[in-house]
Amino acid sequence: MFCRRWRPISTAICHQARAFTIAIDGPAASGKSSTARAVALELGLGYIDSGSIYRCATLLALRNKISDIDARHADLIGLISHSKFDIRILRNVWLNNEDVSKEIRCADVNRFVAEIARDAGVRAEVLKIQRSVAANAEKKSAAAADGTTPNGVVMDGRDIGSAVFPNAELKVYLDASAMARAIRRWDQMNSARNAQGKRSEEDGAQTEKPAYPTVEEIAREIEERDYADINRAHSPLRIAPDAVVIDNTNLTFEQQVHTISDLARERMGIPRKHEDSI
Ligand SMILES: Nc1ncnc2c1ncn2[C@@H]1O[C@H](COP(=O)(O)OP(=O)(O)O)[C@@H](O)[C@H]1O
Ligand SMILES: Nc1ccn([C@@H]2O[C@H](COP(=O)(O)OP(=O)(O)O)[C@@H](O)[C@H]2O)c(=O)n1
Repeated sequence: MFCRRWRPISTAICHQARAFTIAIDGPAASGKSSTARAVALELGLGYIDSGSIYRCATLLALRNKISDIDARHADLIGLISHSKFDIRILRNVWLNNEDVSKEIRCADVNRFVAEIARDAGVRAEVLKIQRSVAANAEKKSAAAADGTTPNGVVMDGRDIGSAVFPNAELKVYLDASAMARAIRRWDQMNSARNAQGKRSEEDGAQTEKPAYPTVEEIAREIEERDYADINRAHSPLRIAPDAVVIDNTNLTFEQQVHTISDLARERMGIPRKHEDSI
C-alpha cells in the first residue's frame, strides 16, 4: 500500500514510502539553496534546487538564440521537453550530459532567467521535471532512511509552497534585507572566483578574469529579478498563507538551518534538537 504523505510513526497507517516535503521559497540570495541543502543533509532528505531547472531552460534559450520568448515559445518548450535534466542531489547540474553548473550562474543567465520563467508553458514543462526529480530524490531518501525520520525532499524556489507542492508538510518563506542579500551574493561570487583563480594557478593556466560586478550592480540585478518574479502572471513569488516566514538578516546560517530542521522535527512528531533555534 502506498502512502505519500507522512504521519508520525505511532499514527501511521502504513510504514513504507512515507514522505515529508519541505518547501523553501523567497527572493534572490535570501539563503534558500544553501539552507535547503543543509536542512536536507541534517534530516536525511533529498534536496532539489528548482531555480537550477529554470536556469538550464534559460541556457537552452540563449544557446538556441531564442530572445523573444513570446514569439519562440513553442521552440523553447520543444527543446525543454526533449532535453535531459540531471539535477544531481547535492552535486552538479547536468543538461544533456554536459556539466553546466557554472554556466547556469553566468551574468547572461542571471539577466534572462526571470523572462523565461514568466512563460506559462515553460513553467508547465519545468513542473513536470520538478515532480519527477522529486519522486526520484524521495526514492533515494527512502532507500537510505534509518526509520527514525521519514523520507522525503526539500525543494527551494519561488512557488514551491504555493504551486509545486501546495500540500507540503512544512513551508518556509526565507527573507533578508535587500542590502544583506546583495552583500552575501557578492561574497559568494568573490569566494567562487578566488577558488577558481587558485585552481587555475595550481594548474599553471593563464585564464582571463571576467569583469567583476560591484555590490550595487548585484543589488540592482537581484532587485530587477525579484520585481519580475513578484509581478508575473503565473505562479509569482508569494508568501503561501500557511508558510513560516523567517527573516534571516540578523540570524547566523546555523541558526536558520537549526530553526527549520527543528520545525520539521516538530511536524514529524519527534523531539527538537537544537538550543539556538528561534
Ligand atoms: N544567515 C546568513 N548569514 C550570512 N550568510 C548567509 C546566511 N544565509 C545564507 N547565507 C549565504 O548567502 C549566500 C546566498 O545564499 P544562497 O543559498 O545561494 O541563496 P539563494 O538560494 O536564496 O539565492 C550564500 O553564500 C550563503 O552561504
Ligand atoms: N520555483 C522557481 C525557481 C526559480 N524560478 C526562476 O528562476 C530564477 C533563478 O532562481 P534561483 O533560485 O536560481 O535564483 P537565486 O535565488 O539563486 O538567485 C528566479 O529568479 C525565477 O525567475 C522560478 O520562477 N520558480
